[in-house]
Amino acid sequence: MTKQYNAPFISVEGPIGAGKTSLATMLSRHYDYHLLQEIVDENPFLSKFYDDIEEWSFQTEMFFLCNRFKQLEELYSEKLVKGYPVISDYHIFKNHLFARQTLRDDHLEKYERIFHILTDDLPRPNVIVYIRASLETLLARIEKRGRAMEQAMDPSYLEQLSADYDQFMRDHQRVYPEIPVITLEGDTFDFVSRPHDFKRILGMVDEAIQKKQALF
Ligand SMILES: Nc1ncnc2c1ncn2[C@@H]1O[C@H](COP(=O)(O)OP(=O)(O)OP(=O)(O)O)[C@@H](O)[C@H]1O
Ligand SMILES: Nc1nc(=O)c2ncn([C@H]3C[C@H](O)[C@@H](CO)O3)c2[nH]1
Repeated sequence: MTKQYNAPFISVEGPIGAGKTSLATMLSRHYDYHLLQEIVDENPFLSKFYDDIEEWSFQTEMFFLCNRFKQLEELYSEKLVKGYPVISDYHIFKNHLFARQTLRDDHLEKYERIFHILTDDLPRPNVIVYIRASLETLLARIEKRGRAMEQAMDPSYLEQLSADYDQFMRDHQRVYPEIPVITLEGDTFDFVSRPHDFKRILGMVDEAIQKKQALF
C-alpha cells in the first residue's frame, strides 16, 4: 500500500527535453512549494550509458531507481507527512519506461522485482502535469540545452520513449481516474518565454490543486 499524506504533490512528466525541470521550477517558485529535482550531473553512469547503452544500462537504471527511492522516502518523512506541498520534475513510473526500453530481458526481469520491492509503498503524486512534444521539438530543445552526452542520442530512442509515455499516460488515467492529468502540448505552449502561456497553465494547476485540497 502506498504511503498516504494530505498535501498537494504535483509531478511534472514528459520525455527527455520536454521542459519538466523548467516548468517544475517555475511552478515551485510561483506556489512556493518544495521542489524535488532528479539527479543528473551526479549520475556516474549516464555519459557512459549514452556511449554504449547495452553495456551500461543495468548500472544506469539501478542508479536512477536507488536514487529516486531514497529521494522519495526522504520526501515523505520530511515534507509530505508534515503536510508540506511538493512539486517534482519526475514521477517514479519513468524508471519503468526507460528500463523496458534499455534492459535486456534477463536484466529487466531482475530489475522489475527490485523495482516493486523498492517502490510499491512510496508516496505517489496526486496531480500530474504531462508535457508532450513532437520529436523535432524535443531534439531541438536537447540541442539548445547542450548537454554534451545527449547530443548523439538516437532519434528512434526518443521517439519510442515518447510513444511509451503517451501509452503510459492513457493507461494511468484509466486505472487512476482520481489523479488528474493536465496534458500540455509542448510544441505550442511556450511557458519559458511567454508569460501568457504560463498563466494558462497556472489556471489548470490551480483548479487541480483546489479539487485535491477539498478532499484533505
Ligand atoms: N515550453 C518551452 N518552450 C521553449 N523552450 C523550452 C520549453 N520547455 C523547455 N524549454 C527549453 O528546452 C530545454 C530543455 O528543458 P528542460 O531541461 O526543462 O527539459 P526536461 O524535460 O527537464 O529534460 P530532461 O528530461 O533531460 O530532464 C531548456 O533549454 C529549456 O529552456
Ligand atoms: N536510462 C535512463 N533511465 C532513467 O530512468 C532516466 N531518467 C532520466 N534519464 C536521462 C534522460 C536525460 O538525458 C537525463 C535527465 O533527465 O537523464 C534517464 N535515463
